[in-house]
Amino acid sequence: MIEFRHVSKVYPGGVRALRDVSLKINPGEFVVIVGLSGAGKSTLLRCINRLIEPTEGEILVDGVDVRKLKGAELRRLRSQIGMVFQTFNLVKRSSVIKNVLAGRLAHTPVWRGLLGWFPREDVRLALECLDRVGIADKAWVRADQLSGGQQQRVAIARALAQRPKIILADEPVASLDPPTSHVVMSDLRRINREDGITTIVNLHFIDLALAYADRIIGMRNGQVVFDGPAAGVTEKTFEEIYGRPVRAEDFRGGVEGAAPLAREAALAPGEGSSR
Ligand SMILES: Nc1ncnc2c1ncn2[C@@H]1O[C@H](COP(=O)(O)OP(=O)(O)OP(=O)(O)O)[C@@H](O)[C@H]1O
Repeated sequence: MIEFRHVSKVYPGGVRALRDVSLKINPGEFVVIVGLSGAGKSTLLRCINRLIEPTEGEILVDGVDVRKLKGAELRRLRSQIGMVFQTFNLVKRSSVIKNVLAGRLAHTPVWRGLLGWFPREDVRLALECLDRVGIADKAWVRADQLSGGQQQRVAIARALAQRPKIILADEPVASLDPPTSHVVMSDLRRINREDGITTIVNLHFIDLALAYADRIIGMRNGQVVFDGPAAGVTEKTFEEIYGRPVRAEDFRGGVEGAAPLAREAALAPGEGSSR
């Protein structure tokens, strides 16, 4: 269970990125956080593993207030939370398998990690994680030889290799084309279902949120302005979250058989656009 209790974040300079946010996320949930650029989605996500320090409030992960953790305890928390970024954050000159093994570093003695000597079972686990995202055949290729979608799947495999309880994905498909976006979202969703890993994904595409989320949390101006099951969400909900009419660029497209709203947008690109 992840719980935010009255969490606020004010950046140096005075921007209030989170305003009194309270919410609970249950184990195994697949939650998509939506909101326009600047709504506070990244800040919210990164407070959970303390990549960003909240200014006020409590964030409990399985009952432990993460704001109180230091040193080894904080490292332990982070080892339980896999992170996937928009820009993949791979070591591009290293092989795919070495990138995935980096997910084992928190579980490896420092000297072994420095030498790159990972136990055989870690190598087996890394290959298994690559297999689960369909790119085991790329294990020995240099990361920068892969397409963007493949690199993002390496990042998911690295997160999986941590054997995490939680995966945080911050705009994981923002740099990808529509079909690849669906491959990556499907991978995250399948892993969530198969392993019961609590997964929180920041997105700004309406159709992807509707197609993959169990629950949608809408943010605007640092506040949670919507929180409910994806099944009950309509275009009007998004208009309320965004504070403006929905536009064509709010949809990733390339969806078949997904939510009706997503299908409409895919069939009629450009409609409703203010551009
Ligand atoms: N390091 C920082 N210093 C100062 N202000 C920041 C910093 N990081 C984010 N902000 C500001 O905090 C607000 C929330 O940003 P945040 O990145 O959390 O939003 P977001 O919804 O994830 O949007 P985006 O998708 O554009 O990143 C914005 O006004 C942003 O400019």
